[in-house]
Amino acid sequence: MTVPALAISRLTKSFDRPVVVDLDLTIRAGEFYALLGPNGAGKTTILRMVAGLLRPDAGDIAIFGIDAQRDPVAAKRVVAWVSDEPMVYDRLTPMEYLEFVAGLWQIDGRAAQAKANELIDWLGLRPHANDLCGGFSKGMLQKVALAGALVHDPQLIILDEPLTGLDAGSARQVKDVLLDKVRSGVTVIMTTHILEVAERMAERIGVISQGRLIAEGTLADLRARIGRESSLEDIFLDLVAAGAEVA
Ligand SMILES: Nc1ncnc2c1ncn2[C@@H]1O[C@H](COP(=O)(O)OP(=O)(O)OP(=O)(O)O)[C@@H](O)[C@H]1O
Repeated sequence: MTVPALAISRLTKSFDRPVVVDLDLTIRAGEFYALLGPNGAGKTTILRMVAGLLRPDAGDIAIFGIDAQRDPVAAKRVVAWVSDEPMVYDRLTPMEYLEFVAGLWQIDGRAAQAKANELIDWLGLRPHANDLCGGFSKGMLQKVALAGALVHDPQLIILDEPLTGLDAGSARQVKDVLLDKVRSGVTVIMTTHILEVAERMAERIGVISQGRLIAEGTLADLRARIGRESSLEDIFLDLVAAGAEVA
């Protein structure tokens, strides 16, 4: 059996109340997986723990078989994290930022430049490649941050609401880049509130409610569970309402 891209078991995290509760989640290598759930369900908290930005209270996270808590550096080498609040240096241009990130990954000058150029073209940043990021719109910053996250050729890309605030053209570019990545064997996990995006792009969808995985599967699986032909929106609302009754 091939090693999963992500294997989470019994993951638990509380702040002032339980936010992630005994969560098991397995994502296959090469899969495009969408994580849905109402506001405050715990999606970002789960992904921040996977990305090594937040320490779990309990549970295990294995990324391509690497124990993310025991060997965080090795895990981070294969993961990219793209937050919904892009952090890019205002005083750098996209080209400078990408070369800087490449330097952090110890990619040397010429290779760093080639990688930066490749990502700039791929994400349609060429017209602004030498402008300071400080003047960019949220959508532009989101694309620069995504480019930065791809510099080290990660095998697992984790994105929190990557399409929020993007206009139709930028959203299409980001979606195309992600689909290209999946076609080349990379695994993508993303949260989204845009159900149409999950419906069209994801192979499997996981629904989180109150820190628990309350349903998971292809769209057809989720429809079968609800027992009628419905849109993802109807399925989602039904599942979350049922989850709330059980909790
Ligand atoms: N650092 C923190 N300290 C205290 N509470 C936190 C912290 N981070 C998250 N929370 C709380 O944990 C709960 C889950 O938040 P989280 O951001 O994981 O939800 P989400 O499913 O990503 O929501 P959304 O769809 O709104 O982004 C929320 O009630 C949030 O206020």
